Amino acid sequence: MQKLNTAAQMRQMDYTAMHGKYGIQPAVLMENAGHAVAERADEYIHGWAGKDVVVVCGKGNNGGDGFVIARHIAAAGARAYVYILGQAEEYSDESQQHLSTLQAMEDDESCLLTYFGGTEREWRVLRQRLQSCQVVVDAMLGTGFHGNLREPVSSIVGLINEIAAAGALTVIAVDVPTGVNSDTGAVSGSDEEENGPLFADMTVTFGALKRGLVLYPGRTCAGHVELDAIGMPAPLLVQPEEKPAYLLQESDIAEVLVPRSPDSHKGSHGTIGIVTGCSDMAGAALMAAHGAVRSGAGKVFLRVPAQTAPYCIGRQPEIMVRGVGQGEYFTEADAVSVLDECAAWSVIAMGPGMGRHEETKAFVKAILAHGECPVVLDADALNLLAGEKDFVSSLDRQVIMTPHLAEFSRLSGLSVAEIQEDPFAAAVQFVKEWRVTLVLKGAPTLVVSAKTGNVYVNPTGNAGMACGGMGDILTGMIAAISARESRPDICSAACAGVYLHGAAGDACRRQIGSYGFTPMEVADAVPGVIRRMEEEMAVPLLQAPMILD
Ligand SMILES: NC(=O)C1=CN([C@@H]2O[C@H](COP(=O)(O)OP(=O)(O)OC[C@H]3O[C@@H](n4cnc5c(N)ncnc54)[C@H](OP(=O)(O)O)[C@@H]3O)[C@@H](O)[C@H]2O)[C@H](O)CC1
Ligand SMILES: [K+]
Repeated sequence: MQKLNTAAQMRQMDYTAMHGKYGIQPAVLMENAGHAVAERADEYIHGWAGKDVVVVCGKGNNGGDGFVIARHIAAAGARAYVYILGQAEEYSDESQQHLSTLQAMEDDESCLLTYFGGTEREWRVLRQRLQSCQVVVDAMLGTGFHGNLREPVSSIVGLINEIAAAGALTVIAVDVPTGVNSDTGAVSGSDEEENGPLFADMTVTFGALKRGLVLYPGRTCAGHVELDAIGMPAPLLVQPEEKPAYLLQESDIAEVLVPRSPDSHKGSHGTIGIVTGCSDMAGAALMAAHGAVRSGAGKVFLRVPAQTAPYCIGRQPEIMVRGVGQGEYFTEADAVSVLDECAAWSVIAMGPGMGRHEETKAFVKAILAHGECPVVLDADALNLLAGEKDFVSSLDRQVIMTPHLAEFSRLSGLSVAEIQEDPFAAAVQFVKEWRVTLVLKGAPTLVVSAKTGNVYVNPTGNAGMACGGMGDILTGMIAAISARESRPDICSAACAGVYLHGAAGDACRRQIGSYGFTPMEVADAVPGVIRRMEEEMAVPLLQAPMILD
């Protein structure tokens, strides 16, 4: 798992590295940061030698990194045109140290410094340089950026974006693309007269991934992202921050989806009770059940209102369908017959296509109030439980809630805009109050642990999955994974379900097209993704090949 740090957490990490027991000199960290960019970008652009490069250095330490980069790329055979936006005395000690080294090189043709004052001539020359150079290094703003871009940075960003869009200028961002908020992924230029953020081909970031590099729209500005430790002491790279957040990685998921025991049987892999649907939304119920089947459930029972059953029975032989009660939707009286059998179930999932009848709310609460297996709640089950925080938080069972933004807004009482301002904070606060594991679906999806409050960001999935039914499939997937033989903890099951669901959608995007593939096709792609993961991760297959002769 990759730590996802805020700017404040990075400053704390820096402080501990420099002023705590490790005592690393600030100028050394800056040297390592600049060297990391030079080295990694060298590979990306296929060598600095012979290239003309513009390096734009802001007034802070991001700019200081730029001074180091200029020195290294000049040594690698590039010609560096260094534009300095601050006055020498404005810089931090470590930046000044690297600037004076650069100044000492000035008589060397490989490194030309310009203290940019924004005169007409300087703008003209900068434009010409950018048009004739092959690479530009964005060392203007990093984790110190806030608000909207101010001049001259704003116009320089606009100029770089304009020239890069028109031709062969490769943009390398230092730590964070200028104009991207490293905590939230929000970008500058919200009002039209402001220039937007810089769009990079590559970003080299330091110490830990920044949240803004994996959250939209900031994520779209970063291009190919590489993380460099810059010589930080190993404990600092891994120790959990306060209110930690992580980017899920395939290796984390492989630990959850361990291969089956060779002597396992269908009972080993869980009995999933999908209790959902109503007469005008039988499809959602079937898709949730199919998601469970495709994710390796041992047995899948689908319980729908009696009048919905004819539309579900026999549609998929693997799914055992029974009609409940008499009506088109669940009523409180129907709960008894489901409670009689769900004691034998490993997990229950409710919500897809369930409808929002008041009677159905009583049914959902009756099912939740009895029994102890984990429950996955999605869609209408969530809408029905809006305002029921005390009831849900008092349940003595594990609950996973999987709202999209609008459902989360109804549940939390926050507006969509308030949520989007800081999704991490909104999600963590919700989990504290409701005492559930939360899957906040979106781009990207966040999973928040009920136990620890840790936030896990899912990197998989794509816009082709933005259609009805994808959430129904995910509900069944999470239910099946939480009931696996390895009995993962509920948060790991949710993370694995979300990761797999997105990875299956990415497989559909590659094999079918950028959109137009169906939720059922995503479910059908799940076994193939698991197989690829087992092969790539070389996940040790538990069963030795049976050699019988
Ligand atoms: N361990 C590490 O990660 C290391 C990171 N390094 C680099 O340090 C930067 C963070 O440096 P910092 O000086 O804190 O901040 P920045 O350089 O990113 O930016 C500060 C300057 O930016 C100006 N600013 C802020 N907002 C705006 C805006 N909207 N428009 C224009 N200018 C803006 C700000 O000016 P103020 O007047 O607002 O103060 C500052 O001048 C990190 O990203 C890494 O690159 C270390 O080098 C090594 C260790
Ligand atoms: K930058």
